[in-house]
Amino acid sequence: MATTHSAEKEFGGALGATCIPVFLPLTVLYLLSVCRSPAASVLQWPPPLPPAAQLWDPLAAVLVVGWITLQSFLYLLPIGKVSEGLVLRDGSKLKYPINGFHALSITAVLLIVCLWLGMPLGYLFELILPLAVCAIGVSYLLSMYLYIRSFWAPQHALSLGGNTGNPLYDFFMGRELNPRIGDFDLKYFCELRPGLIGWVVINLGMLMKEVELRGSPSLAMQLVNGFQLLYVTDALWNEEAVLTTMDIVHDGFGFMLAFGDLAWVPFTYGLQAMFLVVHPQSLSTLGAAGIILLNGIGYYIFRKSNSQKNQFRRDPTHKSVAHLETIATATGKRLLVSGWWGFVRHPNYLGDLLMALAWSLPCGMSHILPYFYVIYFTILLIHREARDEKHCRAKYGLAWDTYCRRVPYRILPYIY
Ligand SMILES: NC(=O)C1=CN([C@@H]2O[C@H](COP(=O)(O)OP(=O)(O)OC[C@H]3O[C@@H](n4cnc5c(N)ncnc54)[C@H](OP(=O)(O)O)[C@@H]3O)[C@@H](O)[C@H]2O)C=CC1
Ligand SMILES: CC(C)=CCC[C@@H](C)[C@H]1CC=C2C3=C(CC[C@@]21C)[C@@]1(C)CC[C@H](O)C(C)(C)[C@@H]1CC3
Repeated sequence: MATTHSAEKEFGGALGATCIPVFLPLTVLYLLSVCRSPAASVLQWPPPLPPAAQLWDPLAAVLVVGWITLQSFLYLLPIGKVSEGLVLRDGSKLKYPINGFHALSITAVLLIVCLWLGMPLGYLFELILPLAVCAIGVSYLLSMYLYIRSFWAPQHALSLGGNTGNPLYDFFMGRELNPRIGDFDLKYFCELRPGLIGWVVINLGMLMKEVELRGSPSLAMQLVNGFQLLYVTDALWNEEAVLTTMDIVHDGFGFMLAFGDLAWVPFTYGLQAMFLVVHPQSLSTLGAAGIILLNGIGYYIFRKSNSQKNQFRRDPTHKSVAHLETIATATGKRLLVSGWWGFVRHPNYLGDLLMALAWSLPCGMSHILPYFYVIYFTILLIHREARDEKHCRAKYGLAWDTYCRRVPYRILPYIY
């Protein structure tokens, strides 16, 4: 099978794949500019766009290239265990280093040393637009490289969804499933390392900027930094679980993921911290306690449900999952219908969304901008749920319909 021309196209098909790579990078720059402006209003007209000269700084290029090089070096360190991914179409399994948490810890030590040596981390606030421009540039270059090299990949190594023959669509979705340079897995590396760790480093930069401006970090800033650091640490601590996600198993590596991982995540997921630098908020102890509780509940649901499914998929006879009720499917795999996965069909999304809300609340109610993440994330997860449902229906057929009847709500009980 050379191409999958007949495959149903996602993300608005060829038109979506042409517009999104232009629209989303501009959205990143727009959001960052509005966030730093005193009004921080998305309704401002004309929008507070920076002059072109403010978009480029050679220091930003050095930092972005240096950062990706450092994270690549940490990825290659022979520490931590090596795990196998799921079985590929040719029957083989790839090996992946599980040393993301080590990379985060070493990065943290390096940052402490840099701060101790007097490095002005708060300067990231001034440099944020050129940094974002460079990260967008790198994601474009990487996607072009990925597209070109995919023509040398064997058929079984191509993704089913990104191999339609339409160059723009395939560039966007990604033709090759697991592009590697030797043992270096480009998709797996980008998914968890430079962008995700970069996000919390930028957050810390915003905290340091606040210290420069006001003498100490505000409670709101501490909460945003703490919550998002917990999220990133959790992702790297449970790195192995990423090997079974849709992105690694199903999606090709193209512009969508390259840009998402390298530019979208680090420069939009932490908008709240940047907002707080320019728009300080006072937060009562009671308010903070309520927000911490919300984040705690969200995290608990997110972690427990993800771990339950991962454990069940790895070893269904394990004592923590063996008692759960399941239904059989024609593929031989079973579906959980009790426990977290009997509560709603995507309990992990519910927990993630509660956390997203908790990250925005410290920014108060006066502006919509710090709520960008929770709004975007709701749309992303509803769309992702629909994509996953389509895959599962195709994979499990009648058993999936039975599961949907047994567990009628997708994300939010009695509502959706
Ligand atoms: N912060 C961010 O930007 C993002 C975060 N996420 C988070 O990543 C995490 C992973 O999400 P994602 O990869 O979308 O998908 P999920 O972890 O929800 O996995 C979906 C898969 O789980 C399996 N499954 C579904 N229902 C059952 C069941 N009842 N019993 C057993 N297995 C079942 C199916 O695969 P199979 O049967 O083949 O095993 C299905 O394809 C989530 O917590 C999500 O919130 C996701 C996207 C972006
Ligand atoms: C708008 C746009 C370009 C979207 C691309 C989507 C990507 C940003 C997301 C797709 C799936 C993701 C995951 C995470 C980050 C965002 C992307 C790349 C994730 C690494 C975040 C941390 C979580 O704990 C996770 C490991 C479960 C998660 C995996 C999916």
